[in-house]
Amino acid sequence: MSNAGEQKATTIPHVVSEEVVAAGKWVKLEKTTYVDPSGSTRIWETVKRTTRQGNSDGVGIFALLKRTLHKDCVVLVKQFRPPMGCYTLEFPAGLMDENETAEVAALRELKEETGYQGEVVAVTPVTCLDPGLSNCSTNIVVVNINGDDPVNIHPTQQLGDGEFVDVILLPLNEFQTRIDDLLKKENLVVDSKVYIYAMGMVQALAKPNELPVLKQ
Ligand SMILES: Nc1nc(=O)[nH]c2c1ncn2[C@H]1C[C@H](O)[C@@H](COP(=O)(O)OP(=O)(O)O)O1
Repeated sequence: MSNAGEQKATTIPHVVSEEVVAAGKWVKLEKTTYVDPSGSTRIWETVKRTTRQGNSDGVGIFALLKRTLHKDCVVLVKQFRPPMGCYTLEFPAGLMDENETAEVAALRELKEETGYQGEVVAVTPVTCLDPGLSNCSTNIVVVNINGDDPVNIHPTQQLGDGEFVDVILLPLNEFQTRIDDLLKKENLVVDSKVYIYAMGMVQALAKPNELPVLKQ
């Protein structure tokens, strides 16, 4: 498939230089000079976090709460997000501390934000979050929580100053419809990772073996 603009891609695109235009405590704005696939030099406006240690800014946590005689539930968090100016529905998440692995950061953030203690079952590669705007990247960590374990019967959050997080448990087998119900009831914006996971589940479970019908 060719580019919409029909320009020939003959150059390996690359970044030439990065100039900080403005910086705050948590984020900075840079002018990124780069060479595009046609060999032209261009400028891009880029946002970066100032807190990044390695090649990932933080972790997102797909945590599944498993309890006897209950449906498995996905652990979500609802909080007021100033950049959005409203409440959001997200997977628990957080920035990685210095020298912290994704696994350690995920279990720490899960405990802080939700009170639950879990065990890591998988970690994704580094994934980008909004690559047209920012280099912000995250590892998604899959965590199982044994809800029958006494440490998880009355989970207690450990929130920092300025953190106000509501924990929301939604059954995995009704994930998308339960999110849709919440969105109808409350003035919330759902994180795209959460919603695409829910849509993926519906697609995966709906007639997975059906073949396309051949048209005459
Ligand atoms: N862009 C930010 N602006 C801020 O004014 N403060 C910020 C930004 N990003 C992070 N933080 C501060 C706010 C809290 O003190 C911590 C919380 O971060 P963490 O829990 O690790 O991550 P999130 O849950 O994604 O906020 O960082």
